[in-house]
Amino acid sequence: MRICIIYHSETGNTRHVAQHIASVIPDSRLVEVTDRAQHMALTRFLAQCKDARGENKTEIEPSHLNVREYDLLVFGSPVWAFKPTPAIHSIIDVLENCEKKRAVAFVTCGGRPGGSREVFKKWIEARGMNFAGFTSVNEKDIEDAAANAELITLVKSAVPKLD
Ligand SMILES: Cc1cc2nc3c(=O)[nH]c(=O)nc-3n(C[C@H](O)[C@H](O)[C@H](O)COP(=O)(O)O)c2cc1C
Repeated sequence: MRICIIYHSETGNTRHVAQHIASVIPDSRLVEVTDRAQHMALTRFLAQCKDARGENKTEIEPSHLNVREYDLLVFGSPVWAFKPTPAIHSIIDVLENCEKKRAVAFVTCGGRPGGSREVFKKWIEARGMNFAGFTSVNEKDIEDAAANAELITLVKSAVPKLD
């Protein structure tokens, strides 16, 4: 396997896009990261925004991931408070053997990805990976052929040997 698609998704949009990538990119593996933080329902939205804004980390499952066998890593996250989520931050932080790998990132959002590209780039480069691109998909467009085509093109272009 050459491509590992690592994503976090609370309500399914990012999972949907990640599964689409996996369905059209040969030789890819999906890894879903879950956030084990327990927030009270009433204050969950505010707590999630606060944690994302602070670029906090959280307890996740899986708690570590060895990516030695992959040529390309694809990270997917929802946008929370204009940033990727604590869960995707956490998995990037605990990746094993990610140094010098190429990595691309995508977010799904309600329409305002804010600083997500820059934050992803910072986290990816902090772990010694090479940031090779970013795209944002509006949650309204997750079924849209053009929006998906842009993302697939990005992933394929990051691995030049794929057709
Ligand atoms: C806590 C929280 C904060 C959010 N903040 C933003 C935001 O800043 N900008 C935006 O465009 N969408 C925002 N959204 C919408 C989500 O990014 C969007 O619905 C995304 O597709 C959800 O992905 P998921 O279904 O994979 O969890 C937010 C949603 C939540 C729950």
